[in-house]
Amino acid sequence: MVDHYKPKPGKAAKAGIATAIGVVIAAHGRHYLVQALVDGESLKLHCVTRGKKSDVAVGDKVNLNMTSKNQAVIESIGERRSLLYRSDQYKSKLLAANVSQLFIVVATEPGFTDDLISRALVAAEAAGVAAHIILNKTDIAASLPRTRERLQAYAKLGYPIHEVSAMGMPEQTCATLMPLLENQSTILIGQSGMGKSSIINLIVPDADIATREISAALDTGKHTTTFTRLYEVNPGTNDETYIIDSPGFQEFGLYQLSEGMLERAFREFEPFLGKCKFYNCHHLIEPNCAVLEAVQDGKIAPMRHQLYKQLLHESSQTLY
Ligand SMILES: Nc1nc2c(ncn2[C@@H]2O[C@H](COP(=O)(O)OP(=O)(O)OP(=O)(O)O)[C@@H](O)[C@H]2O)c(=O)[nH]1
Ligand SMILES: [Zn+2]
Repeated sequence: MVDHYKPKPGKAAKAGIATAIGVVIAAHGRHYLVQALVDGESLKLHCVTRGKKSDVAVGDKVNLNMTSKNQAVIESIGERRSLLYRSDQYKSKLLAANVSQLFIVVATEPGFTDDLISRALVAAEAAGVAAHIILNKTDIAASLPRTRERLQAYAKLGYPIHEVSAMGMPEQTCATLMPLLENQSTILIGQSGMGKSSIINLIVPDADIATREISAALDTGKHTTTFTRLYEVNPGTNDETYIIDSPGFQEFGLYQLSEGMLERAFREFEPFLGKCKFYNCHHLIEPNCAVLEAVQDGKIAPMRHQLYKQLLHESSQTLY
């Protein structure tokens, strides 16, 4: 586990205080649960940060100073390969660090919204994280053709769609998903009822036990379903396959995105960027706007341009 991440020995180590490295598996307020290797043993440690800092996210690789057998202080955070934000009123807070791919779980039933799918895709693009769509409940044959058709819009943009049936065909579901997950840190998101928990339970058979351990350790009480948590798929091995379960459909925090980042997060805008009459075109109402022309010509889906306008508006409302 996290063996490629070798922290430099700090003052504490020189002073003889035991140090460890680990990965943050859950966060609750300023309390964190960290899976760490201590003298070759994989332990869950209850950790706090120094002072009022709380910029630690699930998935962070951290340097620890041990304060007791199962407690430690987070001294520093390893370099992040990616960072996703969640929205909290008109502010963005940290959702997860070091994610390498995002799986958006949708289903034949109940219905899902395109707005939320596209918001997740924008968050993934902006963070440099790959995005896949998982279509669950393919056993509900009556709604399958219509759902497939709706997802074509995303397939055309180049997002892979994988069909599974967590309850109907659990073995095939594992066989489809496991190779995609291997050595990746995957965050699963989905609207309520899409089958995200069913999928996680297939991949991480003792997910429920792990969740109970986490809520007991962090004393989250009944808030067990409202926090993000990370599972190691093959604990105790060198393999770094992580699944991150994010509660409900956490709306992604997109307020921190600049206009330039937003337009690039819509991958189908790319051929038209830089081709507008005005070099600083916002692609809203400007004359001779290449993006607006592409919408007119059916090269950009109106619902995607609508969301771009909405996100531009939302990011101008930020209350920092
Ligand atoms: N027919 C069918 N039902 C499924 C399948 N997968 C999950 N379900 C059912 O769909 C319902 C929702 O599944 P969950 O796994 O709880 O969904 P979730 O996305 O975690 O939902 P929340 O817990 O509300 O976030 C349950 O009644 C499951 O039994 C499937 O492949 N086929
Ligand atoms: Zn334009």
